Amino acid sequence: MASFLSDRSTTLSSSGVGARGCWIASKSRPATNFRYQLHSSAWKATALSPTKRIQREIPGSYGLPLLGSISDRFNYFYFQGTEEFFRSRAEKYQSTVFRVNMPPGPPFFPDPRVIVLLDQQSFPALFDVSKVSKRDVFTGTYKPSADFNGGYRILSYLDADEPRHAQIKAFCFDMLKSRAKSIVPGMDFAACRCFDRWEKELRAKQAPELVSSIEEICLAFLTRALMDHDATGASGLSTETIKKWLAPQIAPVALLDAIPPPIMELLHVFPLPFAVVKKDYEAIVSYFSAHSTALLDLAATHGVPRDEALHNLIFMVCFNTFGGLIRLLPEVVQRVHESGVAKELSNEVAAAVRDAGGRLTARSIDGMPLLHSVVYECLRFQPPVPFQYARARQDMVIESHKEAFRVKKGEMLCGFQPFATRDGVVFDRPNEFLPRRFMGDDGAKLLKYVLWSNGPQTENPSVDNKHCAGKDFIVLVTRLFLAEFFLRYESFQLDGQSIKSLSRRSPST
Ligand code: HEM
Ligand SMILES: CCCCC[C@@H](/C=C/C=C\CCCCCCCC(=O)O)OO
Repeated sequence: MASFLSDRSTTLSSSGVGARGCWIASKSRPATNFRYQLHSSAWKATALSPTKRIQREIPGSYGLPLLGSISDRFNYFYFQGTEEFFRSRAEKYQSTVFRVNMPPGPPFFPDPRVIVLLDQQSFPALFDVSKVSKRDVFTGTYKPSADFNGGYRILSYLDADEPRHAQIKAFCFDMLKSRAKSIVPGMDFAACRCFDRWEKELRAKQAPELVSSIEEICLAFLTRALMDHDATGASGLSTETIKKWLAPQIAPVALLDAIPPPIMELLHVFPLPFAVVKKDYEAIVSYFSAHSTALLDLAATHGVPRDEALHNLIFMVCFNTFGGLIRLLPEVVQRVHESGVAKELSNEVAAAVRDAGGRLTARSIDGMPLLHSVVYECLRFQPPVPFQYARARQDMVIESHKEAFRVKKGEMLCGFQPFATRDGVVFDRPNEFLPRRFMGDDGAKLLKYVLWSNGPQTENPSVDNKHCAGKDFIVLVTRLFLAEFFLRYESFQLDGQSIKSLSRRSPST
């Protein structure tokens, strides 16, 4: 039988953008030599089979009450890092399902015990809302105080069976639909303005900074596209204000670059009070109150009271969308740079736009198969949100590729996604970034294993599930961002987090 951990030597020599730049990305995302893969393709014969026998209890241990969680947390963040943390345990237990403590920890975050899921067979258990509850598990084993959200339990924290869930999610879908026509012009405005600035800076022998530029693009794009206003202008809102509000909400599970470990450890056991960002949130509320009348009217048609809708809207735009995009887009730029597909992408974008009459539209994007594949491969290779949590509603059975395990009602499941999306049973050369992986009929068959949105890429979010409401929006926006870039440039050079050079396409090509 093939070794459980075999075939994990193929690595892409790359560096994770998150590890070096964006504050919000954690150092726990490994910078080089990704080895997330646990299974080789030799497992294909036995894996994904319908039923297996329950032969043993779920392996792993939580250790002594306080000490076990401290030891696991230190290994997760500092001594081993996330990849080795999970990989070494999977090897020790010979299982992709096992028990361990996840951050944050006691005394102020009381229960860190989870059952980890690391393969494509077990991971979808997290999506079956008939068997698992997603109530208050959006950020993990803890939930930030509702003070960060105007006192409301926001949509992302609601279980699918809570009545408000369907109302607010329907509002979210409707908002995206009602603003569909503004998405392309919104990105065009924000991206082109930024590209003009980059060129000016390069002419002045300065090196434009990638991550902060992308943050600026995202905020300008989102507020233009959704509210017909540019928050990055005067009387607006700064990206720093939004990031300050986001930080304490994810600090319990993140490794923030700028913070020394002893202080960070405090954040992993003690929630920062809302008071530290109260002023920032007030600025955000004031901005959205002034610019979201039409969207709040729309929310009212779904039965969502205005004030609750306002705080949900802020969360959708600033946490879900802005927070997600500023993790995703720098990573995308880095991957495209390293994989050497810039010129081909640029040719593909230019040809499709020419064929569609010379304008970049949502429809012209359809004729860009390499671009589509590259975006999916980015989302597979480094899912922007690495973990998803869910609590068993009832006693249930979870299958890994080789075994079945009994899970008790109330136990917490934690899927660590990069292992599942680098599962060698379903993906060839899973640790390599292959720009063409999702092209053609065979590529399309792999999309069901792309899980970044808390569900398979081939399925749709609905008011009855917990699949990300922005799934299609994010894929479109990422394509649009790249298409804008490659319509103007045919190649680029990065120097760490800075843009070293940009070469424009000649207008005739
Ligand atoms: C790169 C960007 C994004 C990423 C990586 C992302 C990822 C996710 C993930 C992993 C979840 C599931 C969390 C859980 O385990 O419960 C989720 C849920 C959610 N996302 Fe996103 N998302 C992104 C953008 C968006 C956008 C653009 C919107 C809407 C405008 C959005 C709205 C939501 C909502 C409302 C939920 C909760 C769904 C529900 O309650 O049924 N997200 N997202
Ligand atoms: C700031 C992150 C924004 C993502 C928005 C997206 C989904 C969020 C889901 C859960 C929030 C978890 C926060 C991620 C912390 C990552 C820490 C790490 O890397 O180890 O919204 O739908």
